[in-house]
Order: sequence, then structure tokens, then C-alpha cells
Amino acid sequence: MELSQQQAAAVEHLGSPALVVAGAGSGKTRTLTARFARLMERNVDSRRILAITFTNKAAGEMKTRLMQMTGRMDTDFPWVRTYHSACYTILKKHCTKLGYRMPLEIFSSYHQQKTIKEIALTQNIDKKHAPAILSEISRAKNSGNVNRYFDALPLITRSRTEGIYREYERILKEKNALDFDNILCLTRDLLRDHPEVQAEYREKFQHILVDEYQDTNNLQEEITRLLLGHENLFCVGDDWQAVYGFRGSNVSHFLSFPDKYPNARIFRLEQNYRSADEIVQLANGIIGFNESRMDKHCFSEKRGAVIQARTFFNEFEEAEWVARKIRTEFRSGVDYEDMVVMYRTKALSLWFEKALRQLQIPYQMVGSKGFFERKEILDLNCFLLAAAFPGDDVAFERIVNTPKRGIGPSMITKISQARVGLMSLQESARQMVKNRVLSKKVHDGLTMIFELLDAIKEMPPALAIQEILDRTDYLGYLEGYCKTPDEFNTRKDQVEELLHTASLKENLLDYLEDVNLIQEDKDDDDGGGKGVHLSTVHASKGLEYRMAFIVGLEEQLFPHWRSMESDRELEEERRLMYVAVTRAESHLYVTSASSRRKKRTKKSRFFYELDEAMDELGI
Ligand SMILES: Nc1ncnc2c1ncn2[C@@H]1O[C@H](COP(=O)(O)OP(=O)(O)OP(=O)(O)O)[C@@H](O)[C@H]1O
Repeated sequence: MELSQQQAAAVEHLGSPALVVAGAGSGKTRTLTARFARLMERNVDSRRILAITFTNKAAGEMKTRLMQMTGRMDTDFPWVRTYHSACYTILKKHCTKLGYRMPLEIFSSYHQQKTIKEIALTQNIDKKHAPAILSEISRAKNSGNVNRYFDALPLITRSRTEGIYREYERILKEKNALDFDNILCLTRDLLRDHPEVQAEYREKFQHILVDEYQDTNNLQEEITRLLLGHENLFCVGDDWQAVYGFRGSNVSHFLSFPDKYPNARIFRLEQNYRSADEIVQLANGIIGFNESRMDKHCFSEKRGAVIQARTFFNEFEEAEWVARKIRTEFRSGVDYEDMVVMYRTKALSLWFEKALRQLQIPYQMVGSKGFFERKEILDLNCFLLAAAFPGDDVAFERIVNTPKRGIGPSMITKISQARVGLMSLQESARQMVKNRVLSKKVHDGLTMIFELLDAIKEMPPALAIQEILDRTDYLGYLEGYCKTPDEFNTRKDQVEELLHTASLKENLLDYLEDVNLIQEDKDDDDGGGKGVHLSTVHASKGLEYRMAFIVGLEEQLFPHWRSMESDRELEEERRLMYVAVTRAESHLYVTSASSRRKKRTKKSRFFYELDEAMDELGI
């Protein structure tokens, strides 16, 4: 693998913690992978290197690259993982120390939402607040200190959130289940409170490598420190691209690395291999408006970018111009897949979808709704969950009347009321069937479900899904559910895809574990199909395109109205702008509309900053 001098210096370093302060397009992943391979050449056992990536997809790509470079097998890299996946592996082995037992169930975001809504109902809180409460709880946990986090909340938010949090945690524990954040919280507790466990992993991990270090949160930072029994810590990141503060990431871990590790070596990767230098300089100019950042002098040896900033009368004109421009570029030889339209919030995509459809230009949405959150996928997975975890009320409630078999909400309430002690819904329903206390229709419906759940429990996951499809005529039901044949075909394709994914696992529990660990990749679906990419800026992170359009550059939209209250939030918005600009290799178009939804708009401050930077560069 070819490395620049700067990259090679970082790869070779030994003897103290190291931070690689990298620019966009500077080959961070290449450097991290090369370092891993180099450590192996120096006889470090690959199974004793913990390499943390930001997504499961990135972990998979890194492993594949390592296999190609070293000729080793996938199983030789067991600790190339995300924080969640690594922590879950540790937890599985030691969960009894914390009062849990195997198998543990990981709650999906559907399970979380449903549970929070039910608790809210019992506490007279409108269930419309559930998403906000859930994200507040998540931030509290990731802050590393839940009590301190709640103490700092405004009284109204606190009174609404804290009670729900306590009840939610009680239910999770009672169900022997974890949510995504608890995977980290409990691993921290385990390592902190059980010195023998900490010693085991400190001994095991001879080197710790962390990618995307700018986006670690307090809890992840604490876990890293608990695992680190030496000085072999190697972190790579770009503080200019830290864009997950809104969900608890804390860029100050990155910025304060030299204070935390006074003997740390700092390396810089400043050459951008992706974009032409005009784009790199423009991006430098924009980030220059941020106060808190590390110094870097990013540059590129490529020249000849095309950069344009345009304002249109309204959103229709803006979208139409973008679509026409895309058509012109396509006709002159640029592939649709080499072009991206980026916006700050998903709601903006509508206008561009319409304009592209009108010109019959194919497009695909990047990072749209996670595969496992789609209705048909959730339905089928809930059957599997109800079979594997009879205590999972959320899954059972979802499937008990899917497809419809006359077991509506009032029947579910009846089943729920018949529970004794810690009995689950499913157990209660089984008891009622046994006691023959139900109408014939409900009795037969439930009997059919229980026979199905008992049959699939020990089956490999793909076979189990096929069994569900056959016994419930699920596709017949789905066809009736869909509004158009097109919608049905798309959903049917998803079911096929699910069957394929499930066929890669032999065991139901392994499959379900994977499904729920993969939640964190929601934003990381790069489409993979044909057509122009439409993407939020967040979902475009890590991707690269020959031609990029950044649209909707208006105050309130970008920067977004919810992130304009403090300098800290505004700086994060500006870093998002930086991410967007640095996706482009050679062509960058920035647009805004003077009126949107019939209201006058104000041009984004980023638009002016960009103008200023362009002036300075003489573009
Ligand atoms: N030493 C090198 N020589 C030539 N090309 C390189 C070198 N290092 C990286 N590249 C190429 O530069 C491009 C950017 O690399 P990569 O995507 O790893 O950057 P990155 O640092 O992760 O970027 P970003 O943070 O902006 O997503 C890739 O196409 C990669 O193959």
C-alpha cells in the first residue's frame, strides 16, 4: 500500500500515545489499516489489537482490506469492531457479574420507542414527546454520568424525563434486555467495578487503534481509558469534521488529547487526495471562521476545480436548475453516481426528487430509513424475537395480530390483565389458550401463532423466515397492505433481501444479535444502486463524488434553526458545511432560494463566508 511521508511516519510510530490530526480526503482509513498491518509485521498478534471503527460497515471494509494485505482470514481480526460491538462481546462473556444472564436481548429502536410511549401513558405524559425523551435519555447515558446530566436539565424537561428513565431501566433489567446505550454503560461499569475483568482485557489488548476519534462520546472515552493498560493508543480523526455533538459526541476529547497524554506524538495528514486544491482552500476558508479547532494546513496537488454559488427566486427554480445541470453534465460524460445533491434536512429532498423525476433522471436516497426499521422487516424480525425471547412483549404485541386474526387492542388488554406477577404477554396468552377461556376465533389464532413460534425457535433464521411467510401467507397480507403494485414489489424485494441476509447466519440468536448491533449504521447506507445520490450532509460523511451540489443554503435551514442558539452549535453546523464542501472532487455548486414556501428567506451566513473565501482565492 502506497503511503505518503506523513502517513508513513504515523504508521511507524511506537512508544507513546499518538493522535493523527487529519484533513478531509487525506487517507485516514488507509493510514489506520496500514498501521494495523505494520504491527502484525512486527509480530504483534492480530487478535490482540483492538481497532475501533465508527460503523459496522467500516469494520467490515477494514477487515477485508487487512485480509487482502496479509493473506489472513476474517477470524484473525476478531477485534476490528465498533465500540458497541466490541463492548457487547465483552459483556456477553461477563454479564452474570452484573446480574444478567445469556441470552441477552438488545432492544431495537422500535422496542425503545414503544416502551417509552407505554411508560409515558402511565405517567400522564403525551406520547408525542417519546422521541425527544428517548434522545434525552440516550444523551444522559452517553454523557457518562446520568445523574449529573439530569441535574443540569431545565426543571420541566427533567421532571418529564427522569421518571420515565428510571421506569424504562427497570423494565429493561426485568426483561434481561439492553438498549444500545446500555451496551456501553454496562461495559463501563463492568470494567470499572470488576478489576479482574479490566485486567483480563488490559492484558489482551496490546494495541488500541481508534478511527473517527473526533466523534467519540464521554462514555466511549472512559471505556478506552479503562481498557488501556499501556501507551499503545493510536487515534485518528479530523476535528473539523466533528458533527455528532447533537447526540453526545464530544470533540473536546480530541482537542485535549495532548493534555491527557503529555508524552503523546501528534501527526498531521494534510494532503487531500480527493479534491482539487481550490476546493480544499475554500473549505479551509470556511472552517477558519470557527474558533475551536486544531491547526492544519490542508492542500491538494490537483488543480482545476469548477466552483459556483447561485441564488434562485424560489425553491422550484433552484431544484429545476440543479436537475437541468445534472442532465447537462450527464450528457457530457459524468455518471449519475458521481453526482450528489446534499441538504441539511431530509425534508428538502422532496423538491429535488420531483425535479429529477420530471427530467427522468434516476436517483437514490443515501442513508434513508434503516433497512431493519421497514415495516415488513420489523414484522418478520418480531416473529423471530417472539420465538427467541418469549418475554419480549413489544415483539409479541406486534405479531399477534399480523396478519389480522381478530386479536385487536381490546383482546391484548384482556391478555395483559390476566397476567400474574412477572408473566409476559405471551405467557399469559399461552395460559389462556391452555385454560380454553377464549372465543374460538381468538383461540385458533393464538394456537396457530404458538405452533409457529415453537416450530421456528430452533430453526436457522432463513428457514424460520420462510416458515413464517408460508404459514401466515405474509406476502398475501403485504400485497393487501400496499397501496400500489410498485410499493408491493419494493417491499417484496426487501423480504428477499432479508432472506438472503438471514441465510448468512446459522443460528437465530446470532442473527438477532447482528441485526440489533447494526442499528448504528443507519446513516451509512451509501445507496449502492444506480442514479444521482440525494443525501443529508450527515449521511454523506465519508463519501466522495466528482460533482457536489449543496442546496438550501439559507439561515434557519443551514445553519438549522435548532442549532443556532450557541456558538458551540453554530460551529458544529459550520463543520457540517465543511464536510459537505469536501465531498467534491472537482465540481462544487452551492445554491439558495430567495423565497421558500412563499416566505422570504435570508441567505445563509455560510453562503457569505463561502463568497468571502472565494474572493480571497480569486475564484
Ligand atoms: N497516499 C495516498 N496516495 C494516493 N491516494 C491516496 C493516498 N491516501 C489516500 N488516498 C486516496 O484519497 C482518497 C481519500 O481517502 P479516504 O477516503 O481514506 O480519506 P478520509 O481521510 O477518510 O476522508 P474524509 O474524512 O474526507 O472522508 C481515497 O480515494 C484514497 O484512495
